[in-house]
Amino acid sequence: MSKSISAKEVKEHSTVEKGLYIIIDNGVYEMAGFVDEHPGGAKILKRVGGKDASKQFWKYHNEGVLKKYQPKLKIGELKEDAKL
Ligand code: HEM
Repeated sequence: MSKSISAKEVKEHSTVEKGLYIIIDNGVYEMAGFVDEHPGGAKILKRVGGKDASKQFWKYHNEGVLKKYQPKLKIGELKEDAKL
């Protein structure tokens, strides 16, 4: 079963140093190790650290990108009742 992560925990991980968590739909992704590889650049990812980036994600990528990187970057699911 995938780990259930609170909104508070996501908010507390908003930098590469502390862990850069972002939410896409209900999934929580740890981006710290990926920022320097991101084809869209590190800066744009750092700006959404600790936040829900669903809107930005779906603006620039498709389902295929999410599926491909999920095994590497997804660390759990956002706890229900805990929307940011
Ligand atoms: C799980 C999270 C993410 C992954 C795995 C990811 C991966 C990628 C990949 C593989 C590309 C290359 C283009 C493509 O293959 O579609 C890309 C481009 C890009 N990404 Fe991300 N990305 C993520 C999150 C984000 C977020 C949250 C933002 C915005 C805040 C963002 C902004 C961009 C931009 C602006 C581009 C360039 C688009 C273009 O050149 O047309 N990405 N990303």
